[in-house]
Amino acid sequence: MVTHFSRFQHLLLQPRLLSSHQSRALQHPLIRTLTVIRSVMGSSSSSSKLLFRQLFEKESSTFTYLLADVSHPDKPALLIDPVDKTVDRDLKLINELGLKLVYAMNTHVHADHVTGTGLLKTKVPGVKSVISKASGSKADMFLEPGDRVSIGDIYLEVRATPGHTAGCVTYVTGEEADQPQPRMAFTGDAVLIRGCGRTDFQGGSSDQLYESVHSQIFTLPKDTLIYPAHDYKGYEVSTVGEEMQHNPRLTKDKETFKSIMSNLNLAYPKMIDVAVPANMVCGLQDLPPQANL
Ligand SMILES: N[C@@H](CCC(=O)N[C@@H](CSS)C(=O)NCC(=O)O)C(=O)O
Ligand SMILES: [Fe+2]
Repeated sequence: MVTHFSRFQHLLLQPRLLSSHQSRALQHPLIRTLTVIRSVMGSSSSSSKLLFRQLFEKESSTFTYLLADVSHPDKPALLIDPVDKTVDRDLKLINELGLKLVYAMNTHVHADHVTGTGLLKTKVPGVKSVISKASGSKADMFLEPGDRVSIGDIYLEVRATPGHTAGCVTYVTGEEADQPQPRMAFTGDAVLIRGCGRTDFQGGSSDQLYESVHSQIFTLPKDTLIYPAHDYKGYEVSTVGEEMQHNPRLTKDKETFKSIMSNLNLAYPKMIDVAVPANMVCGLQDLPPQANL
């Protein structure tokens, strides 16, 4: 029986490369059993490592993401796009779960809310603020395309996705089998679910955003989960394949996309004049540790 399986075993290691003939071969009941065993093993080895929470700040409709490697003795954790107003909620959760916050990261210099990274640094000694070098913002760590940010055995890879702002990046979980599967892409405001970030300030460019999304995000496996920085429509998560098929802006050709983006006629974010200068110094970057705020 083992010999019988061995003809197909390589298919189980490369599930995204299947032809229709190979897919049919995997429908054999014995093969299906093996597939299930592999996926159970795969999910227990990868997802049991990762603790993941999606958190929401309702005034700015911002998502904050908490990721931790709970298989590591320290349970190291990071936050993506924390908001100043919800820092205490986030820290309560981190403490309740016994995690050690290591990184407070941003996908870009936000225009609609003040980042929580500065406050987090004052409340949790040792936390490092992280942003792209291209953002021009102040922080403890500056990222460039291809860099990796690790917590325990889990890592995020940095992809440059400018266009909404000049320094926007997308953080993507690793592709190896020991990393969480399916992959997860934290797209900031580059891709929103069924939408995308505006391109009319902070060095925005619709031409550049289109190129960024098509070269850096839509080239990821179709089952990659999309977790954006905002949602205004009641969505929580999408996939690369779903957005490639149904995104009303990004499915168009580039010229149509540019025309859509130059006719959005959106009001400027209410907090832009406060948020951008504050976020250029990572919120409250220079406050001393554990200041009484
Ligand atoms: N009404 C909000 C701001 C809404 C807004 O402009 N959102 C940005 C992302 S935050 S920089 C955006 O890119 N929106 C795209 C869209 O299609 O809505 C406020 O006043 O704060
Ligand atoms: Fe933004």
